[in-house]
Amino acid sequence: MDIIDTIKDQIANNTILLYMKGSPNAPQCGFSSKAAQVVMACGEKFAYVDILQNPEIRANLPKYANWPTFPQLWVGGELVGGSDIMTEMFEKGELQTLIKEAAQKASAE
Ligand SMILES: N[C@@H](CCC(=O)N[C@@H](CS)C(=O)NCC(=O)O)C(=O)O
Repeated sequence: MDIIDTIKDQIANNTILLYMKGSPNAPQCGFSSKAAQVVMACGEKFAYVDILQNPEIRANLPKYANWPTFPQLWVGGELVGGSDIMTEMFEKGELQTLIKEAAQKASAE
């Protein structure tokens, strides 16, 4: 499968998806660590892709997403943003709402 199709599949098949360096329990970058903490604090199950284990995704996702860096949070097929945006939204309570609503919608489907 083409790498862009793989990325599209991952985004379509995982309602809450974090592209990050390392894993939520063993993040390999401060930005990814913060992002994983914030998503975990929202209390819903989420998927992640370790881009350090997937160099092709690391190379191609920024172009596809039009977002240059990692982490990247995707919810309901849409890019939310990186660590700064996620943290800002979390502090306002917006990320919790977005994630909870997306999880509810997915479980009703
Ligand atoms: N301000 C960004 C910081 C993220 C960032 O600068 N990430 C860098 C270092 S981890 C990155 O992804 N560089 C490209 C790469 O390593 O492929 C955010 O809010 O997420």
